[in-house]
Amino acid sequence: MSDQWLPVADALATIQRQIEPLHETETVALHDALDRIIATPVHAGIDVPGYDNSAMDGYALRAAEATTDTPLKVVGSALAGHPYTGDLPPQSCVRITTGAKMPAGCDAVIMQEQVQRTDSTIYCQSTVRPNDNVRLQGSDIREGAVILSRGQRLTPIHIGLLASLGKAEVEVFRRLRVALFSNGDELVLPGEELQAESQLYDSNRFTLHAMLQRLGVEVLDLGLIADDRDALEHAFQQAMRSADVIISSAGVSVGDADYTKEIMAKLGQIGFWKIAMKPGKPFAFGRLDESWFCGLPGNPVAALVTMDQIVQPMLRRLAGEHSAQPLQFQARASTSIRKKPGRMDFQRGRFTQRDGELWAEPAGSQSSAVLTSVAKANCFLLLEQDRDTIETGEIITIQPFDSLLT
Ligand SMILES: Nc1nc2c(c(=O)[nH]1)N[C@H]1C(S)=C(S)[C@@H](COP(=O)(O)OP(=O)(O)OC[C@H]3O[C@@H](n4cnc5c(N)ncnc54)[C@H](O)[C@@H]3O)O[C@H]1N2
Ligand code: MOO
Repeated sequence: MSDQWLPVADALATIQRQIEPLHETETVALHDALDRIIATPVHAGIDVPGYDNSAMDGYALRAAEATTDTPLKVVGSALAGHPYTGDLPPQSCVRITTGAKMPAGCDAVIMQEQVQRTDSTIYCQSTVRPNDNVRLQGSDIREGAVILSRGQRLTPIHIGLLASLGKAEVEVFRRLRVALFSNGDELVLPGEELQAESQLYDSNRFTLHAMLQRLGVEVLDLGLIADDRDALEHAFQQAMRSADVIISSAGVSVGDADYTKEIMAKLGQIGFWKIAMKPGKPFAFGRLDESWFCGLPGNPVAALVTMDQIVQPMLRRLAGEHSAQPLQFQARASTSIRKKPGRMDFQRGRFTQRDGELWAEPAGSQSSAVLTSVAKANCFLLLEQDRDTIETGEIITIQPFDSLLT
């Protein structure tokens, strides 16, 4: 156990260094593939489009013949799914609809709005160049091209892309299994009667569970565990049997976590850290047999912020996902912002755009017990460790809330 304060970047780097991504894979159907992580690069087995086809409703023709004073005879039609297979004599054209295969001999399409048609003859109203309004075979994707690489998280767009290549299944890493419990004698389950003087509802487990759902991991919810040595040890043993990662909230600050520390020392190697971040200072991290353990602070905002900033990148790496830096922008402080040097602040803020510039300010109370200010916020104000109070108009870094929080 160290009394050192660990800068946020060092905590992140230490965790990333220790974590090895899992390697077990499975094959899933496209409908089950959303948010899964690609395990094997996906190559295109076909060209897309698979054949030259029309981008417009109009007439397929030879561009060289499309002069404004040459009548072109309409010799047939090509519809999507019903190609034209007849001949194309000189000075003729084929009626064509969007997506239909280009008839042999035609090299361009003129939109129907740009022709005059009389019975079975058209007159072009504009000149046409080869390939006008034609989508060429393979112009989107070439057979053999790498479409998705290992470590990509599948979005609705990727799933559409896979379908467009005719792939019904995709090989992904297996889901991470994360065990979750909260700890504290003062906590009561939502839905139950509360003794208002001494109890509060267990909100952390619900916040964290929802965040884990967004990440697409399998959650093993072990519930609310009392401050009792045997109950805690039992919860850890149960979690260690089945989970890649165990996440608990509360019981990691200085005085009140004796059971947790004692049990962890018995079951594995856990370090208790003081991360130089606000909120979220007390944090436990380590190994319990085959599982990783993250002990989050009990204060509701501290639990949420450490989950977002510290645990999220760890879970992503473990699940085989490529790391991606969260989006950050520069904004001007629209009020002065109080801050003490020593810890990096993750203040909950609101940003807006005015006159082409981003402006941001704290969204109410910054107490780590006050969840309502997070509900009003749309970003973190990232105030560097050594920074002091920020004056109105000064530049700060903001990080819009990510998909775990919105
Ligand atoms: N002497 C010191 N005291 C504290 C320090 C310190 O460095 N020295 N750190 C403070 C900070 S910062 C935090 S954060 C908390 C973290 O404490 P724990 O992780 O040990 O958690 P608890 O003390 O059990 O609870 C803190 C707070 O959070 C409420 N809580 C706990 N679990 C839940 C839950 N599941 N849902 C909602 N609310 C929860 C709990 O009732 C307490 O109010 O320690 C400071 N103290
Ligand atoms: O840092 Mo604590 O985590 O202020 O609530």
